[in-house]
Amino acid sequence: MARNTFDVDEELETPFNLKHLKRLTVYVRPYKKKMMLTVLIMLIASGANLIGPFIIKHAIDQEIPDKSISGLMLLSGIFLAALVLSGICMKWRIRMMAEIGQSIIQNIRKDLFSHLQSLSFSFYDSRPHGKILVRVVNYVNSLSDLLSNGLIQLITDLFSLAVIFGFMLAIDVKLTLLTMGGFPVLATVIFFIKTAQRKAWQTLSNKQSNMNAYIHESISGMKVTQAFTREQENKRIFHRVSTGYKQSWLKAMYVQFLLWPSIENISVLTVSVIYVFGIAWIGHGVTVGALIAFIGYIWMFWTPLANIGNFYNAIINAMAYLERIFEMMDEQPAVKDNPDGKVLKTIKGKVEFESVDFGYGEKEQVLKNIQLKAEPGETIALVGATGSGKTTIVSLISRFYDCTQGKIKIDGTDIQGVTLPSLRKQMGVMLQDPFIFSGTIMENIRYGRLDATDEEVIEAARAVQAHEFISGLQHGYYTEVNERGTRLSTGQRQLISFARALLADPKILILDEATSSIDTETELALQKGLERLLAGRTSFVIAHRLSTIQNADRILYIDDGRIVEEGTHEELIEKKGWYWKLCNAQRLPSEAG
Ligand SMILES: Nc1ncnc2c1ncn2[C@@H]1O[C@H](COP(=O)(O)OP(=O)(O)OP(=O)(O)O)[C@@H](O)[C@H]1O
Repeated sequence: MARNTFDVDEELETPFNLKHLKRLTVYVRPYKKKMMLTVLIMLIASGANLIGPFIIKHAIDQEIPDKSISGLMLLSGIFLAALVLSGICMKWRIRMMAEIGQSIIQNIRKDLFSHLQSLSFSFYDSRPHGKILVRVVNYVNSLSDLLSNGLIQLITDLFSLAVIFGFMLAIDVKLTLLTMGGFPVLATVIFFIKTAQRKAWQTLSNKQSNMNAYIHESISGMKVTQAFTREQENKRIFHRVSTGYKQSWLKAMYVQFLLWPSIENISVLTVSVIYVFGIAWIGHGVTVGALIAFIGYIWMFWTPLANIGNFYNAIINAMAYLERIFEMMDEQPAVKDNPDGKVLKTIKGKVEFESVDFGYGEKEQVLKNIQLKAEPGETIALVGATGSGKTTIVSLISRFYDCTQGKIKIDGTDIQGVTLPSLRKQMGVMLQDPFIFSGTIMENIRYGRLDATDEEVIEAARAVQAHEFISGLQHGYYTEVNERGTRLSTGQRQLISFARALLADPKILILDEATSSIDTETELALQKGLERLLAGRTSFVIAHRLSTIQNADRILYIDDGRIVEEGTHEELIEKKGWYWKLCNAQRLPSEAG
């Protein structure tokens, strides 16, 4: 399941089945009444349209031979009224369809978005975000026409076909039977085109997804691209990706447009045959007016048929999108609430790891037999080499991932047995990547506790030494920042997300490299405030800069997914083991003497 690159086509995990179409009706059902009303109006419109050839027949065969001007005037009047009625109905239909189509799309997108929010970290680890985006935006859009216009058009066309067929039968049975001879030819053509079309649209949706993923990745990494002058190489890659998209588009269009000319050709052929036989039969039960009206109906007959063919096309194309939309909706969160999970009551903050093993994939084991006990209010520091497993350990406490073996308990309760919101609400997590959302600084700090007052926000900012720099900004706390906080320095972003974690007033605080980009002076000031802030909270602090964790109650040294050393700063220095070596390595040459 190699998904995590822009140039690997996604594989569908479940083949398409008709249940997907059925499932779609859930979204259509709320608009049933409006749709039925529109169908009714469409039926009136198509009835009004279809009366035309019949009026012509009547005019040619009766009113003209009778030289009845008043009769002809009356027929013209009816004809005109029918056209006006049809025009009004069409206008109504366009308005209704736009409204229904967009409402359905909005509902599908709403469900997708809320489902996305329930999916675990592992889902986002394994997919380029551009590929997720394309499903929520483009694929859902492409269903719009099918769901609104397509369905109504189908019903109207079926009705038109029945009415036309009735008119044709009423005019001449023999000519009608002759016309139906085109059907088997059409069915054969559709059968052959169908499979090729489905495949072509699946490839197209893959290539579209790949292109989107590459564009998304390129925009996110634009600064690195420019810093390393990779523009030419990226242009080359983009050309390759977009050529793949273009080619698959052309192929899909080529296959799709095979159907329409086929229907056209069959209809022209049928009309020719009817002319030949019709003219031969004039005087033998067929009148000139009847032949002209009949030909009129044949042209009309193939139009709804072609529309139905197009609807069929649209379904086949939409299947390629539907499969992916429902695949994402069916994706089960790797971490989810236990059906009989209990609400975790207000905790004291005791955290225990009992023989915990964990791996991101099935094969690789990242954490091995982690045993750990943190008493309420204790500060535990985690140190160790890059990639040794520190972030992974703290990620398990919030259940961003579930451990593969062992148990993690908070106040003696297994965290897998409690509801996720009740667990996460009591944690303050500051991730390694301090993400800033678009909006004001005030909104960013308040992100995890919407009911916090402005004063509480400012107090949290003061505590983490962020108040000074925020006050210095043009609009203070109401300064607008961009997504990812591009207008702020990394250290400033860290301070804001630090304040955000604190404002939530958690019993357990997780700080992953919280101060790595903050200057030493601010950090020293922060340390003083921190001691007060960490009091009464169990905290897990990950830091590469050892000066920040020396006062921790306990320091754990992590190596290759194991806790290899544990103790206070003094105890570990005394021990002259891993931690001691790390401290020595961090000493400046002058200090080291
Ligand atoms: N989302 C992920 N999917 C797969 N493997 C991962 C993922 N995150 C981390 N790893 C792997 O797990 C191991 C431990 O990573 P982790 O981030 O816990 O290390 P760390 O000690 O926090 O490192 P650092 O000090 O660089 O932050 C690494 O080998 C890493 O490659």
